Amino acid sequence: CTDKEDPKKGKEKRGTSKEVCGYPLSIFFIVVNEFCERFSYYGMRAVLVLYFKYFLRWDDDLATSIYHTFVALCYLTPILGAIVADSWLGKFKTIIYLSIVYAIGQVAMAVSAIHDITDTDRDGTPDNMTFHVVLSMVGLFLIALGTGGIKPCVAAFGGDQFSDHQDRQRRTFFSVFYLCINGGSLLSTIITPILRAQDCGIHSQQKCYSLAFGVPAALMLVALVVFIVGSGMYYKAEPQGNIMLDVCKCIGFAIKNRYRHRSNQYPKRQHWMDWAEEKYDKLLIAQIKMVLKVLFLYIPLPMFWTLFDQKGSRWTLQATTMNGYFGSLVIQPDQMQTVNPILILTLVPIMDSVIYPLINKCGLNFTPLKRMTVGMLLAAIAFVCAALVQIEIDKTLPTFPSTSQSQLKLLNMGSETVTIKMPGNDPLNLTAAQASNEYFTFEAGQINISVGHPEVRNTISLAKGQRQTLLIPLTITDEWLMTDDITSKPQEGNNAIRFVNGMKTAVNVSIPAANFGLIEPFSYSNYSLIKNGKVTFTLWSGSQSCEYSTDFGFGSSYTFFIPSTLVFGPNCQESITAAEDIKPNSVHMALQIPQYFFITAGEVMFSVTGLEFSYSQAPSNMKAVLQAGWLFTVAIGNFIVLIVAELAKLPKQWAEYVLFASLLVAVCFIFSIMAYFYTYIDPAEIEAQFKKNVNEDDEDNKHKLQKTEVEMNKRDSIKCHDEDDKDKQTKM
Ligand SMILES: CC(C)C[C@H](N)C(=O)N1CCC[C@H]1C(=O)O
Repeated sequence: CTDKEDPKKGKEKRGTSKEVCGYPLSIFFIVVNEFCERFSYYGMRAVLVLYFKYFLRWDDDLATSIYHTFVALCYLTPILGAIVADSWLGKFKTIIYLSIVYAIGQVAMAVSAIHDITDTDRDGTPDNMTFHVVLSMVGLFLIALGTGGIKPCVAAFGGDQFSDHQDRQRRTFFSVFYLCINGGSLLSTIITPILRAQDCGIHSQQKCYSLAFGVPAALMLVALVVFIVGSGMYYKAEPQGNIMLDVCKCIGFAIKNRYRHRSNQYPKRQHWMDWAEEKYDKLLIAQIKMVLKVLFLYIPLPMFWTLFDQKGSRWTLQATTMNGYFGSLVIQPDQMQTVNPILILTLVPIMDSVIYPLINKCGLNFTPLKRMTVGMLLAAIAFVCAALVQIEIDKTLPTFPSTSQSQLKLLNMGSETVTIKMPGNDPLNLTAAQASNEYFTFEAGQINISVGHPEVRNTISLAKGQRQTLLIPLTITDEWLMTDDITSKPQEGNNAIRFVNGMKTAVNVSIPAANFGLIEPFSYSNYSLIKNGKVTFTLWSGSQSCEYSTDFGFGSSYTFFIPSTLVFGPNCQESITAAEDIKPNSVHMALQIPQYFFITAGEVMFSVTGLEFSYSQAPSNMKAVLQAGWLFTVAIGNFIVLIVAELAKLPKQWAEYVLFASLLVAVCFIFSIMAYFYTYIDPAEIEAQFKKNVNEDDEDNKHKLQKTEVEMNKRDSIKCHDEDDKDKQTKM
């Protein structure tokens, strides 16, 4: 608990909070509140798309667009919360009121997910979907208002608890604050999907979305209670009137006044805001200048979030083309995202207690803006890593036929070896029930194939741009059958499976999750998508059955062949053969860890620093507003992802990653130039100076002001006459 204080700074204590190791006790309640609130927000968000899809029965497009609109709204509403806090209610009351709105929203979501409410016929599905849709939309709107509205206030309110001399402690607070955000989000994104997977209900058991939303609602209530419990200890800065209105009027006046005095005869002023001096307080003008300077610096920042937010989209899609087996543990593609909060929990303490002090010891002045610049560069490196991983993945992907090509595989359904001759290829021997390992590629639309001895010749038509399998029958003089095979990797790490029945009787194939249906003799089933892991198929022919088990990885496609020689019994493991049409993903998901490491290290340098920077550089009456400005960069970043995803349709995914990395490096270069010209300020000191000057020169100022105003009016009236004359001249 040692503290090197700045002796020049005032040491008056803020609030009535006790101090522990130099930290006000009140911040304990604030960080616990943040932990619970982020648990509530991220927990609810983790199951939201699934709720839209499986409970409200929306299609993928509608579910995704409503989800993104909600997320964007959550980062736009901070502006509203900040204005209310800084201009009207103060941060404390704003947090309380908006937390209540937030908790009501979460409860509305939990209630909207109780299917029994409208399930009058008790069949397990809601009968009045409109009720559930309306209630959940109202709930989401209230949540967006609440979570966004309180977010800038809580961070700024936490910062307010420190006295001016506690810079170091305040910096640590922002790090702990960030740890709580990520601790809460990590826990909830693990817990709520588990809750959702439970079955619950009064009349019928369904997936328990009400519990998955109910627990976040409870956590929001806990957040509110914890915040209220700390009430007596907080330092509560009073709002100083309708500051945002004053700011807008002052900026408007400065612009108008500058325009009115655009002629060269008026002496230039140092800053365009100085043109408001005639009417507005110098302190307010100085405060607006501080805010504008920081907001200007924020212009390039959304680009960082544009890259950061692709963890949830592009990187998760990349993970679906990878192998998620970590020993006996299977990691699903979307679970890789939890690497980010896990790394935050380890990197924040390491940065704060090892890296930054070490850099300081080396005599380098690692200022906040330098940290943010390095953070952006690390994010760009993360995208270069993502591109390298993508190149590795691309190497393992099958080569699908171009639009002018056709690909053909062969499966011998007979019980004897056959020799197959195709144009441009060596003769191919296939033993009983064997399929060719690879697809053969042909440019021609028709090819002649001869099979067996004595040869049976056939001309077969191939479909352009397609993959097909030729099923060679038991008796080769019988009709030859062609199947249409899939020509892309199965989505989301699923496996595409089908069965070919070589028996003389129909066979039914099923697994608990899917039924392949009745497969007629010498025929094949449609593809079914199944998840990774061990699967046991049950085959039925009349009253006879047998079981066949196999393990699946991620993203493969198989054709299972049921031979004519199959003997039904408890086990048909040895008889069924599997043709691997598309290999399972082989590039391991662990290869994504470096890109997660770099983006998270970048986030720690960029976001934790940015949060503290936004607080420390904001005037006392606009702390929440600047926090909202910071969060606005996150919202814009989200929008850019949506736009770029539509526009930048590069043929190769790795090229898109490189494009994003290059864009961020370019933006980072611009930001570093802007940062070079930025001078750090101590708003408290500047404000104190102004107040002191105002008190001393109060009388004097009043006189000067009145005099200036009289002179201004005189000048204006002369100018008006001049302009009238000019007008007259041109008109004449
Ligand atoms: C996406 C993670 C669960 C959380 C992330 N590391 C994070 O802390 N944030 C992303 C946007 C800003 C910040 C937050 O406040 O949630």
